[in-house]
Amino acid sequence: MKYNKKTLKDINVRQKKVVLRLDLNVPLKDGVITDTTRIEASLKTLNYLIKNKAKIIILSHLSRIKSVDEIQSNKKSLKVVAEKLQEFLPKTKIIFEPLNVNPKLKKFIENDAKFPYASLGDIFVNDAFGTCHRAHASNVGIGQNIKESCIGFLIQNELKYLNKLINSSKKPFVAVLGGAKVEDKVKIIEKIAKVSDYVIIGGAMAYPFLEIQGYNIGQKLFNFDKDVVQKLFKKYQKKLILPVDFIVTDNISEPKIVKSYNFNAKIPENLFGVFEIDQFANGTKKICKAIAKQTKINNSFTLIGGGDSAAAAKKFKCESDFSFISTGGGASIAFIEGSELPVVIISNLQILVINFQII
Ligand SMILES: Nc1ncnc2c1ncn2[C@@H]1O[C@H](COP(=O)(O)OP(=O)(O)O)[C@@H](O)[C@H]1O
Ligand SMILES: O=C(OP(=O)(O)O)[C@H](O)COP(=O)(O)O
Repeated sequence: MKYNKKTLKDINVRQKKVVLRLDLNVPLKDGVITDTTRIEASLKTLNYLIKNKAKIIILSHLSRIKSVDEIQSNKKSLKVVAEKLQEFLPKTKIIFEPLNVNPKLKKFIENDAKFPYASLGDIFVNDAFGTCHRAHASNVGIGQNIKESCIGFLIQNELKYLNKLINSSKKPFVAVLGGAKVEDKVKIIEKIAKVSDYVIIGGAMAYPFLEIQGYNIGQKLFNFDKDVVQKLFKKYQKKLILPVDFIVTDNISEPKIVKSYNFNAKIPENLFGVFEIDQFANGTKKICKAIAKQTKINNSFTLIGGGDSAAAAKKFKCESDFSFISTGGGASIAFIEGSELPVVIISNLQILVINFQII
């Protein structure tokens, strides 16, 4: 990928006001953080800025917010992330500023693309790899409206490993696609299929392919174009590996089978998908372990990416067995299929500000 951005070391950040875009969109369960990979991966840049006595204003999104109330009621507020960050950086004072206290920022949540954040600092550092496939105000617009901008150490590291992956000549190249963000991924599946020898598809990602084969998949997470999926299925039938056993359940947290496709009344043992719930975790665990094992036995380059996928690798205690854990799911897929990441364009997401000062 062409990437001509300056990096952190090309810029003098000493005692400057730095606006730092991070992806602190961590997995949450009942308002509690279940995995800190994205926070920890951001520490290198933060520590460098702190060492250089920069005043840092961190911008991030958290989850997909439907109303400001979700932030104000702390259900999906970065307050919890600020508290966790404070534990990692005990000597630094972290102030959390919710959006509603700053009228300029509140306006932005209502989707004002004019973008006030650039005025918050002298320098913009983008280190939110997980959002690099999005063209948002907070990762792109800001860079166009501020004196100087660069990428941080996290993105630099991601690009290093992803380049290593796509430049590897080792075969077969196997992609495993899962997760819930079907809309994003279905669009690029063809490109992934072109560059891969096999594409294993599970989780909600498999639904479109199961439905076109006549299975009842229950409630859909995303309305897809059946013709497009049908064409993909036909064209890449030899490369696509789809689930043979799956169930439709009425309640995901207390699953009871409504329909089972393995012709058995029990919940199949190796379902691949909602790994956070024990009854569904085994398939994801086995796939995770099988890939990680390839790093050692075949000297394969193995990469797992995404906020939730990284959490799965940690949950199954195989994170250190992968060659690299990427903080971006959609972003790493976009990179692998050859998209130029739009780290230079504008947004509509909610932004919270963590005002971060040196004492
Ligand atoms: N069949 C399914 N139905 C509903 N949710 C699913 C299913 N399969 C996986 N998921 C959920 O998808 C989430 C991960 O999706 P996604 O955000 O696309 O991945 P990542 O964060 O790793 O990029 C997990 O929390 C998982 O529980
Ligand atoms: O979690 C993220 O992406 P991922 O699930 O593809 O890894 C990023 O924070 C982007 O979030 P978004 O997909 O809600 O824009």
